[in-house]
Amino acid sequence: MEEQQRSQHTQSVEHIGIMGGTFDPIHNAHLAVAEEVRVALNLSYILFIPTGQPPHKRTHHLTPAQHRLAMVERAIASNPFFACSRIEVDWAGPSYTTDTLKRLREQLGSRACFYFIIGWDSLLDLHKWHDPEGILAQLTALVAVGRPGYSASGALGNPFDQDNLDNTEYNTKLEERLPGITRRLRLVQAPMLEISSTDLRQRVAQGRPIRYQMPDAVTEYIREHHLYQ
Ligand SMILES: Nc1ncnc2c1ncn2[C@@H]1O[C@H](COP(=O)(O)OP(=O)(O)OP(=O)(O)O)[C@@H](O)[C@H]1O
Ligand SMILES: O=C(O)c1ccc[n+]([C@@H]2O[C@H](COP(=O)([O-])O)[C@@H](O)[C@H]2O)c1
Repeated sequence: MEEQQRSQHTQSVEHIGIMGGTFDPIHNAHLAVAEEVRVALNLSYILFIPTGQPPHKRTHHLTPAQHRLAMVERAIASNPFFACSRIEVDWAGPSYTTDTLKRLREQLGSRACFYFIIGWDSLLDLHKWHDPEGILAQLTALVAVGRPGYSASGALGNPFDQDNLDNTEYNTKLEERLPGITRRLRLVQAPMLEISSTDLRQRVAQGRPIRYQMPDAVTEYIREHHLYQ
């Protein structure tokens, strides 16, 4: 009986990949990275969390949250291992990741393990985020993926460029910025797709194609709602 209970307990642990982003708009690199991480780490599912008020993009013009959320919902609809959360969109204040993780824990309970997925570009700024130590403490892993264009020009370089994810030189430099980070960090080699939301917004404004860089349902949504014109 005890064994059975233990096995039920083990089975109910959920390993949840968290893909936070402004998603203005969501694109195929977000989706490909999320799927790669899900399979590589054998996660239960990926939770996409569009930001409400991104704390670091206050001066940017931002598409209203309901549109960014709707585009995420359309983009992930065909993948049963992808879900979307309104947790940040429904929150009145700035979307601090440390607070989002606390609220997610209240919603999902103690058996949820969180794996926060982050592009190498964002990882390099993590030490400047609100309460970065608190973020690390709430995660089972911080999962970094490479992003084309963020390489030797940056202060740290980019381990994904060299296909050598075990290079300890990066660990030392990352630890100097944020002590304790390497204990939580997992690097996953995901497809390197040179797609960015900034470029896609500019493409729409200039009448250039965006098809094949995002799911058709998102392209159609952008057209129907006259976004980014
Ligand atoms: N092409 C990409 N490859 C790997 N990771 C990416 C890529 N694009 C975005 N990400 C990661 O996805 C997360 C959410 O990104 P975000 O929604 O800001 O998209 P973006 O393309 O960077 O947008 P913008 O150009 O508006 O800054 C971040 O962790 C970011 O590093
Ligand atoms: O909590 C913070 O201080 C913080 C600062 C910058 C970014 N973030 C989160 O990082 C994720 C990716 O952000 P972005 O700008 O690449 O869309 C998204 O979930 C943001 O809410 C969080």
